Amino acid sequence: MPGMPWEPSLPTSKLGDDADFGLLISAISTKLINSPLAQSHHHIEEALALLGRGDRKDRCYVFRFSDDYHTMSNTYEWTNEGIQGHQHELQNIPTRRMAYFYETIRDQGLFVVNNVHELGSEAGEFRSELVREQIGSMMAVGMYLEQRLVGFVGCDLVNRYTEWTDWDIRQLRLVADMIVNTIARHEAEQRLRLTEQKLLEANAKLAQLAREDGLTGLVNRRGLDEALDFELRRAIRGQQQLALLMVDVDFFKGINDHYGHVYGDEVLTAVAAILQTHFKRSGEVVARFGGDEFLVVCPQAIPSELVEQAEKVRLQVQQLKLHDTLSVSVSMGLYVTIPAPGTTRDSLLRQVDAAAYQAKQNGRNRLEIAPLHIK
Ligand SMILES: Nc1nc2c(ncn2[C@@H]2O[C@H](COP(=O)(O)OP(=O)(O)OP(=O)(O)O)[C@@H](O)[C@H]2O)c(=O)[nH]1
Repeated sequence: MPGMPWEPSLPTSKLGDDADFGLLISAISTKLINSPLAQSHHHIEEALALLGRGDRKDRCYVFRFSDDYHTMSNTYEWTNEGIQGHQHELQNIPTRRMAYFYETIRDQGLFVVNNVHELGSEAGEFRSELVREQIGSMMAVGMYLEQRLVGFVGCDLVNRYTEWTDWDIRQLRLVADMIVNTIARHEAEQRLRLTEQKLLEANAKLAQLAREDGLTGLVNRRGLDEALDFELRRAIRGQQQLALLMVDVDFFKGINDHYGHVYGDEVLTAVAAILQTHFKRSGEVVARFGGDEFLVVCPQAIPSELVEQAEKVRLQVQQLKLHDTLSVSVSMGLYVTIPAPGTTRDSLLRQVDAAAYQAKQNGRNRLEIAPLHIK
């Protein structure tokens, strides 16, 4: 893995126009330092524009290496007026095609060409590429993140030539440092956002699982309690009818004993599915109350319709054909009320449970309606 080949200290040779240099670096630094994530792309391109402004360069660009260093891609580009850009063509370029350039930047962190025609045959395809882009002079410096080479920042002169100085190299290294820091900061921000997003999704999933019955996928007892409390408060506030339907599989223990728990589970899943097809109006909640008991909460219910629906459920359960000799039925209790202030969840449950118990007592495979409160 290529690391930093030079000491991070700056060259000490006499530099060019120090004031201009300082202004440029401070302008680029100001642009990048507070650049928000959404504008980072734009700001990095602006930084490249500042680097090349005043005809000092014709093209300035950033390349990133793939993690395995097999390819490199031009991720940002600025071009001087009238100069053709090449960013779109320079994506996923195999580094072995540009071996001469890649090995130099990897080993030295710097690649300087004052005159493309001075490049020898060892430059191979890299030289042809410079000629194709009509580059006269070019220079690139490595970009490092935590001592690891991740790309480079470079600049070209098109159809003209220069003798690059220490000053130019120093400038480009500073700009490369600022750009790579900006990229790193934004990548860290993006990772953080992604992690936060995943965490929120995982929490939402956990919250959902905590309210879901694993076998039937229905709301479980915990979810039911929450939903029932919510609907009870609403019914009290609005003085609206609230109905509860309890559904209990008949002789379920016998089903388990004779056909095994797998069939028992299938019966529970099938009854749950039937209930879900009949009670899916907004606000209606079908829950597994426990064992072989289900509870349906129906806000703003119309009792006659509920009785009709319950009867359909009863008949459909009876028609279940899960095994040649297995017949299934359910006993149901219905309780409809306009809850008075102070009514509790438990008192509602006692009423509907009593109705379901009555259905068992009266022969099973039937619906009993809690006598009080029904309209
Ligand atoms: N297969 C299966 N059985 C369960 C599950 N949860 C509870 N049971 C069984 O359900 C049975 C409930 O039986 P009981 O409460 O005696 O009710 P029953 O046999 O239906 O009798 P009645 O309600 O009076 O008709 C018990 O044997 C529990 O072991 C489950 O998730 N899967």
